Amino acid sequence: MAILQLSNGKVCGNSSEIVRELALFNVQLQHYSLEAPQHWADLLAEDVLPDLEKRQILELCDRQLESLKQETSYLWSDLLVFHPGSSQLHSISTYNRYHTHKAPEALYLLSGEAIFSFIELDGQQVQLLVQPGDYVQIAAGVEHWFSPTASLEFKAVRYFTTVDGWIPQYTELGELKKLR
Ligand SMILES: CSCCC(=O)/C(O)=C/O
Ligand SMILES: [Fe+2]
Ligand code: NI
Repeated sequence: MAILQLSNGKVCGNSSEIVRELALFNVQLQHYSLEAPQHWADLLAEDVLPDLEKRQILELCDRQLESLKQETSYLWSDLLVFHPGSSQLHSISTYNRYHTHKAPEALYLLSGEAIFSFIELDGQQVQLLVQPGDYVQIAAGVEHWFSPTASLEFKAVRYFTTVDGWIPQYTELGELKKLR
């Protein structure tokens, strides 16, 4: 289950308190446990997944997260597979700077863990550790960054409501960090 570090440094593990805090940032957090087939754990433990298995994972998530389809009119989804040494890690520098998106960002964490940070207009920042089963939906325009943890290990499904997906619009904080 997710863990939230508040701007005062307090660490919160109580899911209803976390949901309340995140709502102030226009971020929704839900938790869905999938009824996974026997070999599912083995699949999610693999560092590299052939395209067929990737499609099977996305299809299973689509089938079981049907309620998400009602909540968000998402058009398509992709599967992120990060692990130490993966070439995908290069893309992290695109997202670990404050940015927004013109469309909602919805991510379902399948395995491993990752961190989001959200910032409020008054500068209050929180960090959210997401773990398997956590589903985060960030409203369009919400300033955030995203990063794997030191484990560099996670698999997640991203749900897109627009054809071009989540183009990061760097915000002043994001730009400042890029210039360093
Ligand atoms: C390369 S991890 C993908 C994360 C992402 O797309 C994003 O916008 C995080 O905020
Ligand atoms: Fe993002
Ligand atoms: Ni993103």
